[in-house]
Amino acid sequence: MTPFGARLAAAVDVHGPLCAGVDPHPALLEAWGLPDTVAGLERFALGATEALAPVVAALKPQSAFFERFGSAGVAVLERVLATAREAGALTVVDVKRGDIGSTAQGYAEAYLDPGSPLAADALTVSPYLGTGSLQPFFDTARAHGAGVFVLALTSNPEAPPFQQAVTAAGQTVAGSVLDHLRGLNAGEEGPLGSFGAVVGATIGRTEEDLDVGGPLLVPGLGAQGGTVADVRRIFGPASRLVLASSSREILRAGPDPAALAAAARAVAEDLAALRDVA
Ligand SMILES: O=C(O)c1cc(=O)[nH]c(=O)n1[C@@H]1O[C@H](COP(=O)(O)O)[C@@H](O)[C@H]1O
Repeated sequence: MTPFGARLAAAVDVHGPLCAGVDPHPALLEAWGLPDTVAGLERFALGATEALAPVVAALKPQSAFFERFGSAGVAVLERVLATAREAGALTVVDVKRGDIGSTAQGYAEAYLDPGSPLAADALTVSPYLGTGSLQPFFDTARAHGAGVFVLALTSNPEAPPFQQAVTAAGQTVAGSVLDHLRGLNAGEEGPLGSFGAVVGATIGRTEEDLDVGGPLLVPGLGAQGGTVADVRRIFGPASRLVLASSSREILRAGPDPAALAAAARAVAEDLAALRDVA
């Protein structure tokens, strides 16, 4: 299997650096005229996936809004992943997992082993148990040509005191995550590694070196107030690695499939200029 980084680079060349979020919020179900039930979830999530998969580099379903409905909701997530795959879009399942190594292996198999019903091309993970605890995710991803996105500088306002705290080694927590990813990607072939960082479009500014040699998943555009100009200012030369993620801003254009696709294309066009950075 071609590594995730190479597959993502090819998809971004075609569609631009946009990952559309599939976040079936209760408020969005209502806005689309759908009930807050499994049937409503299914129509929303599959409708969004079918409309957006052909026009974006990647889709990122937010597991939380599927888990709200228990196993029936998770079954809808499985169908979303399969539908996106059939349409040719890469999938990043947003589950922010992380645990001791042996349990992390279980999560890695659930989301990255192509034989699993929940298999995606990549997932989001949390480094709270230490970057070393994430090794099963990195190994499983390598074995299957998949990718991993590790939270580094998240978009929420509560994050800085925690993620910018200085470790015993004298670097920030976020800096140690970014360094770890740089090391992993250094051993990868091709222009883009498969191990990415999550860095919000809302963080204002950072002194960290954001060039990890792999993709930078950048949420916070649109509904959380981040703009393309913010992304360019925050990321500078690392803007070429950005895969911006937007959920509510695009999904509000639905349920009309043509309107959804047009909204995604408009965001992707705005983002295209980021790739001109040398
Ligand atoms: O990992 C993420 O995608 C993520 C990290 C982060 O720092 N901030 C963040 O908003 N997200 C996710 O990105 C999506 C943002 O949705 P919108 O604000 O509607 O575009 C949600 O699914 C969040 O859970």
